[in-house]
Amino acid sequence: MSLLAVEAAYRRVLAGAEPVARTERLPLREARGRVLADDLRSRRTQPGFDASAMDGYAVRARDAVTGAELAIVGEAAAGHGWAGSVGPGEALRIFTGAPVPEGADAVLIQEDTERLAGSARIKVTDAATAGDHIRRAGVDFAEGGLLCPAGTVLSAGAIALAASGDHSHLTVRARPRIAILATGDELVLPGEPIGPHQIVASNTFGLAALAEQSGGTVLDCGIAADDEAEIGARFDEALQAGADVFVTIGGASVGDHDLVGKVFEAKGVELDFWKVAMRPGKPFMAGRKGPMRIAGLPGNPASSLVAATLFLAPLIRRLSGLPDRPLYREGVLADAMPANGPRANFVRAIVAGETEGRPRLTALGKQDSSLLSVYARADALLMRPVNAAPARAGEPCLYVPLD
Ligand SMILES: Nc1nc2c(c(=O)[nH]1)N[C@H]1C(S)=C(S)[C@@H](COP(=O)(O)OP(=O)(O)OC[C@H]3O[C@@H](n4cnc5c(N)ncnc54)[C@H](O)[C@@H]3O)O[C@H]1N2
Ligand code: MOO
Repeated sequence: MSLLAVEAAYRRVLAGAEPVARTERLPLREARGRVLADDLRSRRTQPGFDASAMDGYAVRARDAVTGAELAIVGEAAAGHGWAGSVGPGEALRIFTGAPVPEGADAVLIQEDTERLAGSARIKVTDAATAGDHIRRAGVDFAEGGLLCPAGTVLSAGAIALAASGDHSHLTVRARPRIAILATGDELVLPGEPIGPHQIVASNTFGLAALAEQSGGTVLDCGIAADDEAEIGARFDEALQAGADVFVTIGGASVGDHDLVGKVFEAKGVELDFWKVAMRPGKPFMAGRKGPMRIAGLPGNPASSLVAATLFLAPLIRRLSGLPDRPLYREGVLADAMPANGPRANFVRAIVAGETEGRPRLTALGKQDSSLLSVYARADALLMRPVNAAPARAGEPCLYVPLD
């Protein structure tokens, strides 16, 4: 099988991927960052009454001319309206959020009045105009009106709006279920006893974080030995559990113990592609088995995280109903870069400072695909295109942010 270009692999992974159809109903406090499943309409009008926007006096604007004296007839505070009607020559003491009484058509802020000593009267020092400082009923939204369309990602503002529209719960898209299986006889979990030729399985944890950050929920399938029957059993379990994506780690290359491709074949997976023209992350597999998508990641830690960042995270975002992001952003090179070979090189890099408004990228020193100490320091993958000529410092480049 020949190597597929990164951009083509990205398009093929996303082709036909739709948000999962399942929904769930959540209390507002749990809805942050989730995607609204249906149009959200208001259950009330806001404000439900004409409300004062300031502390002062509710008046008839035609009476509240500069120099006029007005009699204070009562008081209205937020939550406590005043039942009467403001008549000629009268003013109602009013506070922010209180309902504007009948008869009044303006609120005079208290800074534009003088309280006359020893009497329940004020003098107007700056005239009012009709409509001043009144928030009309329904100025924010009306009962039955659209608050947020389906597909809205629930931000702090959207959640506050939903609360104001009197919704205690929201129907959101369910998170896609991402099953993650690590493979390899050499792997043990962090904290478990470890043999002399074993290593700690790290990839599951990084990938689970990435999957959750992208809107998914993780089904941890643990570690399978390099054994076709065992990998196959975990595959069946994931399918039965209704996984939307089955992610494998390791065993994706060509060695005698790289069994994942064989298991996929035996299970009738329709393989879309295997191997992408990129470094690290070349032995990436994509396919599907019925409703379950398959992402076979390479075992090397940086390889699995790079391939997952480029292909798996955008897929999970799409299945979650989150908006697509562009594959690359534009930056500039902080330093000269050597020529590149036939695989796009995703160089672990740091974004520091800007040149002419574009982020400046500095490649980190060591780039071996086993190095998590380097990967963890990086905040971007600087993309060196296939067969790129040497580049000078200050030249434009493309990169993928790591957040
Ligand atoms: N003859 C060839 N050999 C290799 C090729 C090739 O084209 N021809 N490709 C190389 C490339 S590129 C990569 S990337 C790796 C990927 O190999 P696999 O996906 O088969 O991964 P494994 O062999 O299972 O493991 C590689 C490496 O990663 C460690 N590993 C595996 N799983 C985990 C985990 N969950 N957490 C942490 N580390 C893990 C494993 O112990 C190995 O050290 O193949 C090259 N070989
Ligand atoms: O593609 Mo491998 O991921 O070069 O190390």
